[in-house]
Amino acid sequence: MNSKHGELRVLMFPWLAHGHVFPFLELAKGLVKKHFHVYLCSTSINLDSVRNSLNNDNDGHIPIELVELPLPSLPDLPPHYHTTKNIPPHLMPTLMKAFQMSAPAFSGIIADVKPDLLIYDGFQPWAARAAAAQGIPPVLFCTSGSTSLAFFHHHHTHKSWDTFPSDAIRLKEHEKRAMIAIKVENVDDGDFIFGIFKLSCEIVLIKSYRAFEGKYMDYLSSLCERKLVPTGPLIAHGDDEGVDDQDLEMMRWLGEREEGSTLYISFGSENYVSKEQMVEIAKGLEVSGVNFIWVARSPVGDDAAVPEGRREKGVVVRGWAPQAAILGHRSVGGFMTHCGWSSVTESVYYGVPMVAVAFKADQPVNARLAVEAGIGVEVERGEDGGFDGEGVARAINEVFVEGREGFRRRVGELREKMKVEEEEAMNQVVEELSRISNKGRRQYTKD
Ligand SMILES: O=c1ccn([C@@H]2O[C@H](COP(=O)(O)OP(=O)(O)O[C@H]3O[C@H](CO)[C@@H](O)[C@H](O)[C@H]3O)[C@@H](O)[C@H]2O)c(=O)[nH]1
Repeated sequence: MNSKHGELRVLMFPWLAHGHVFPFLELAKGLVKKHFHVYLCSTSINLDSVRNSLNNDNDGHIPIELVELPLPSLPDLPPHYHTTKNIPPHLMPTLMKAFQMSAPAFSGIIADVKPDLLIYDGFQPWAARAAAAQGIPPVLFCTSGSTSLAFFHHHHTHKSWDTFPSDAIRLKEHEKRAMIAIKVENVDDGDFIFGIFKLSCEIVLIKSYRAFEGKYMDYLSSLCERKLVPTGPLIAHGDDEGVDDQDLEMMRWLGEREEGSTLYISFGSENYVSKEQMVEIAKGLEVSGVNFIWVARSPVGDDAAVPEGRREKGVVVRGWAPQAAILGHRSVGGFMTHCGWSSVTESVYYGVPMVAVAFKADQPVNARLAVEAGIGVEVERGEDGGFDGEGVARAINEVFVEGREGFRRRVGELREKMKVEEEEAMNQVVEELSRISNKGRRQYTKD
């Protein structure tokens, strides 16, 4: 990197989830290319994944300084659970607690690094306060979409799920029941989810783009009284854990399938379907007859319900799949997803329509957004959120057969608009960060 006069020193601090660390890392890479000096702070296990990604990056070595956050040792929380990836769900509150307890250590890191800016995540309002206390402007970076954040913000302000100003975005009763914020000791919900915007200095960065979410972005901006600066999709190209023999075999298999014939099934880095749900998905695959690649991970190894896959019809991946490479493959024609925001973004980026099975948090809202945009369908759900094989087969059929051309055309159009916005987004992010940083008055040296 050519260090230039006016180089800004930015400390980036994501929540300990894969779906947060990697968008932060992609943003970090973009900033380094614009001659920022970037420090990325996380736990040792997350930094190991980041190091792998940096080593595998097509652009060669990227000089991001990795700073380790020491978590206090708590019973049940060995260092390999200092990340949400593969953590048993019952240990999530313990991880949140340990993370909060690391606040004093993080203050020490700020004092050592002395950055011009902190880019922090919504899970740690305490980090923004620690930066402000040391005179460092904190900037919130949201790795979730504008629509879900606007939806939750609206609920917080108006105490209603049903008055959100878009009929397309409504929660079902079972989803409302499930929308109970994670309770963490010493954290007020208002502070945890919404106060974070007010702690952010003038602007909020958001992993989004206007073509998909423009109207919801504007509404969120009005609710949180901050200027929203979209970063674009931030697709993590080097986000694979190294290609192994299983991956090579699967990609070879995929290469022998017809164009657009295969359904990719994955539910993100921290969500698991139950054994019963696996059985229903398997039935749906059987009825629809579609080719499939199914990433079936379980924290307790309870994935016996997953069919081994008839050799010529499907491949079951037990572990981590190279999602970007799969979605970018010409043989893939649909993505059965939980609608985590990165998965939705990648689906659009690679022009693949979605079969949505949302579970929690922002996912139901993201699923409604995909349906509103005409780039996905949702699997029908019962009163309790359950689904059956027939419903799964119907949804697959709609994407692969009945609505095939329309879905592919619309997601293709959105993809083109996203790419146009992507090119401009990083320039705008750089302008805004330069403006509000402690060195804001210095002339920023552009490429
Ligand atoms: O086998 C796998 C599984 C996942 N991924 C990648 O992991 C990321 C998963 O991100 P996302 O789709 O956002 O899902 P989660 O990991 O479940 O994300 C959490 O964080 C998101 C962003 O805040 C929220 O939208 C979700 O609800 C929340 O579960 C994506 O980049 C995938 O490409 C792989 O590469 N291989």
